[in-house]
Amino acid sequence: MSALIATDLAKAYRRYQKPIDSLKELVFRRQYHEQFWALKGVSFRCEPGEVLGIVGDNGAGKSSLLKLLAGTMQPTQGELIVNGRVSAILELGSGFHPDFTGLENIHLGCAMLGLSAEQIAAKVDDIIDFSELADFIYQPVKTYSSGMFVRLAFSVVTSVDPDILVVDEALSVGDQHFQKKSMDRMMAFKDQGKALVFCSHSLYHVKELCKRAIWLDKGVIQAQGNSGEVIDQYNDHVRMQNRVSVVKPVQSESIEKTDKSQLTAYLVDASLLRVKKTGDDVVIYRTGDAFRVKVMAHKQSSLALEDVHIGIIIKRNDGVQCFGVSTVLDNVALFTGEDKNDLGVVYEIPELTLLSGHYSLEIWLIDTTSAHVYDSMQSCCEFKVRQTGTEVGVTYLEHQWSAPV
Ligand SMILES: Nc1ncnc2c1ncn2[C@@H]1O[C@H](COP(=O)(O)OP(=O)(O)OP(=O)(O)O)[C@@H](O)[C@H]1O
Repeated sequence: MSALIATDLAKAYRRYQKPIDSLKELVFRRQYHEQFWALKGVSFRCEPGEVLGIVGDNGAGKSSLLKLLAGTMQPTQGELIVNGRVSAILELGSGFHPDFTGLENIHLGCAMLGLSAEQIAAKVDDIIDFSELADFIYQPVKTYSSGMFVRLAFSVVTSVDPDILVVDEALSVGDQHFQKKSMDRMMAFKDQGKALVFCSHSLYHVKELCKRAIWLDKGVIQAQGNSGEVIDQYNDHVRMQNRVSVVKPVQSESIEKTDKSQLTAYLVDASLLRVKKTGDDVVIYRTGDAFRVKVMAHKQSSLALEDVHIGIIIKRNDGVQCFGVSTVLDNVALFTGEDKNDLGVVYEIPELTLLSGHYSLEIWLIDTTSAHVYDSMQSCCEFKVRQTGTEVGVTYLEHQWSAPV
């Protein structure tokens, strides 16, 4: 039996232009708000013993979804089936009364989570121990630092033996020692067959901790499934948003000309070779696959073959130049076809060591000095790479570990 089954969940908020508008709505019984859908058509399942990650940009709807799962907010549409007791750490200190001491808040929090007075009494010492708040437990929580808040909140919600634990970013606030301790407790929950929903901006943690993940974008699910694949897709999107605009080098002849035959030399075509067909609109390689591109060009007969070269740059979608090389640098001549002015070359990387990302090629038709550009193609031969491991960076570098001497 699934721990959580969400079917077509949707949440709409009322948005008012001015705070007074909500009052005017009450008094004049007219609508002064716009309806804003923070979540739409969200469907997924979370199984016992599974850690489900939630990622997305600011405002994507993550907190709204967690509040629905925690039961602190009701969906506007759709159905949510929750099999078991849910315990959640949402916004910092939510559910705590600022004027009450830590100890009073433990009683309040546990009671709200459905524990009887006897059950609370049996757990209080463990909760205080785990929180490591010692004598601070007798101080009002409004005097607590954010780290102390999280320690108390985490200790309370995990002490009630929930079947489903919902954890928002909160843990990033505690110190390293407590982060490790709470992470261990979460993993122990998972091992006991409990379900965990973990929302974080730390994609590394989501990839490492979660078996499955959901990427929310503007309130809808953009991708869900294996966490590695979902995070790779989300990373492609993040890099696209962060890309820097790159200034193009000055070219001596306008390549925007539609009539390329006027150019001394021009690129005819560039295509990725021997790629397996995928359902995706962009070709996908695995790290380590062979990579081949065929580039065709044409030159005027007045131009010597030795004075035409091809340069290729592999670029990630955030503008990072991953690798660039040219036939000039490698001292390779272009190949000619039946017509001696038809030129071509196949660029081959036997093992593509790039890590997950969304890439494209820049192809340059240049002279022997590499300074003169006859023609170029920007952002062509788009492709994606998916890695199997969780290494970070742009490319896989062969390496080894050994004992220090
Ligand atoms: N009470 C509310 N009234 C109106 N709009 C709201 C309300 N709460 C959230 N929203 C809007 O709903 C959208 C989703 O918000 P939500 O807080 O769920 O996103 P989020 O993914 O958690 O963002 P963040 O990562 O910044 O915390 C945002 O556009 C937000 O402005």
